[in-house]
Amino acid sequence: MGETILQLQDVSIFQKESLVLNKVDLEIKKGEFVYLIGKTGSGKSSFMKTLYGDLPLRKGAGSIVGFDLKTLREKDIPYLRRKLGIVFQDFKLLPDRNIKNNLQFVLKATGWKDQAKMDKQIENVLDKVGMKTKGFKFPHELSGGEQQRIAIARALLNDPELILADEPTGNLDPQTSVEVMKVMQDINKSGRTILMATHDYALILKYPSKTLKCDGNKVFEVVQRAV
Ligand SMILES: Nc1ncnc2c1ncn2[C@@H]1O[C@H](COP(=O)(O)OP(=O)(O)OP(=O)(O)O)[C@@H](O)[C@H]1O
Repeated sequence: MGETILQLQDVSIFQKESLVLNKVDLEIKKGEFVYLIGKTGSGKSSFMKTLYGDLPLRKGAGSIVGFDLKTLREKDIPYLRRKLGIVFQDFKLLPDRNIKNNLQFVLKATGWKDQAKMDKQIENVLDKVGMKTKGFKFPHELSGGEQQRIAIARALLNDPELILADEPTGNLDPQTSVEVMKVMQDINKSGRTILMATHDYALILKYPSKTLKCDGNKVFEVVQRAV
């Protein structure tokens, strides 16, 4: 496999003064699907936040989609986020507008101006998550699984190089989780790199892939065995 999308060298991650993760070394290459597991409080969210510039990198070296995390300035963060697609457990859709306007809001905020191009891109991403007919609905009119598909569509709007998904199935029932996971798999098969934090071991068994574990202030790769 080719290009490195994410590389961390001797990284330590802190929340205030407490050390959450220590001496993290890792590399993710274009096209990989990587899980991040670990029990509550082990540092998965802190790790993700460091990657999208929400938690400054204080120690070690890191680069992500061409940005140097160590020298990242406040004003670089919107540009970094345009090259990342971020998906959260709680969807974070804007409740006061319909799906199309939720997506349009993001496009406008990231510099898109041409209405016809925006319409086309919205249709394109909704199609990718199987929600093409739902653009006129409001978030509260959709199920949890549908809302998460929209959140994934939103993450795809700017054709990101890397998708960071923090417990994307955490609020979904097992069957809906599998449906959302299928969408993630399809997106990965179309060439996008995905890092997904999860607690859901059933999903990992069903869709085995490279797995990193946060435990005891460390991040290490775990080897999966068939069961
Ligand atoms: N904003 C914060 N300020 C101070 N400490 C924090 C903050 N956020 C998290 N922590 C601490 O950092 C550690 C790692 O938390 P983090 O949220 O990264 O874990 P996690 O593995 O994502 O857990 P969960 O699965 O419950 O989301 C915990 O000890 C937590 O209490």
